Amino acid sequence: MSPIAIDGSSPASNKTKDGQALEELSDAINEVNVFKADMAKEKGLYDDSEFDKDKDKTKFRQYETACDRVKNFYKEQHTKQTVAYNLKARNNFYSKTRAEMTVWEAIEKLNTLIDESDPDTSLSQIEHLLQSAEAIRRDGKPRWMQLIGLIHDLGKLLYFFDAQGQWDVVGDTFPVGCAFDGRIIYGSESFKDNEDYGHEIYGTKFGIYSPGCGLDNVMLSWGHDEYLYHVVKDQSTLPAEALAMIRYHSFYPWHSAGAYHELMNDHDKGMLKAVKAFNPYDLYSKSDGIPSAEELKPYYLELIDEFFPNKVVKW
Ligand SMILES: O[C@H]1[C@H](O)[C@@H](O)[C@H](O)[C@@H](O)[C@H]1O
Ligand SMILES: [Fe+2]
Ligand SMILES: [Fe+2]
Repeated sequence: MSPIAIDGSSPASNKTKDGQALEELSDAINEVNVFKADMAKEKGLYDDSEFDKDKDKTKFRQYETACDRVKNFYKEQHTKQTVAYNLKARNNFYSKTRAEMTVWEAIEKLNTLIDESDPDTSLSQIEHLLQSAEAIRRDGKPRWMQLIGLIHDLGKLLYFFDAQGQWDVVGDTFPVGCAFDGRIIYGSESFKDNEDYGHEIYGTKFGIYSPGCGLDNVMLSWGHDEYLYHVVKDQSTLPAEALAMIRYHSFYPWHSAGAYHELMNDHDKGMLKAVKAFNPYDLYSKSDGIPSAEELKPYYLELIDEFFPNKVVKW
């Protein structure tokens, strides 16, 4: 580009060349401005969610009137999620890589799973994931959060690897190693056949934990949240809030019923806010229309690439 005088004028002989350069410069400035305007449209994580304004929230998570499939599921889960089982499941997790595939391949693989614990949807998982992601996107929330909508239930892949059934894959989560709180679905009575129920240590309020020890030190019942959290934390560039949304999204007794708060440290308080911001998109999008995976695929493939530097993920 030719020199431009301090007052913006240029020597007459170079007029055309400089004129063209100025035009290019002003195009570039315009582009930056359009980009800035787009960024400004992106809302903050904690801005109001619009999409669930008209939803009748009393229609969701009605466990007392749920069908036997759901009730039987929780009876089995509450009986079998013990400290011993949880230690074994974690050991097993660290001992091997189960599969190598891209995030989109994982989403497609999940397509055949119908979640027995869920009273609110009988759609396939790919549909549920796209409903959540699209609700977050429509509300103009951050791109990383849209991606969490898309992947938060991918841990259900466990079902196709070494799960013992659905009881160690889906459903709400709760800590093991301390007393089961009455705010867990179906209450603490639901655990009376669990070998840790009434245990001399695991059956006490804090059990193997201490007040304020922080949820990073708490063993949450093994399932899709814990599994995916471990997979994603080392293989993506997603922020701490995103990882918390994955790890705690099924921890309803904590994020929605207010149980186990005495185990939290200061960091967890921030994470609780993030998980609460995510929850409506997971739960209330279940009554939205069914999205078309084929149409949405290009958009989400790009989004996945943004946060997963290695295309192929170790599962
Ligand atoms: O039934 C549902 C379903 O399994 C979800 O994926 C899980 O996050 C919920 O907590 C649970 O209640
Ligand atoms: Fe989930
Ligand atoms: Fe979900």
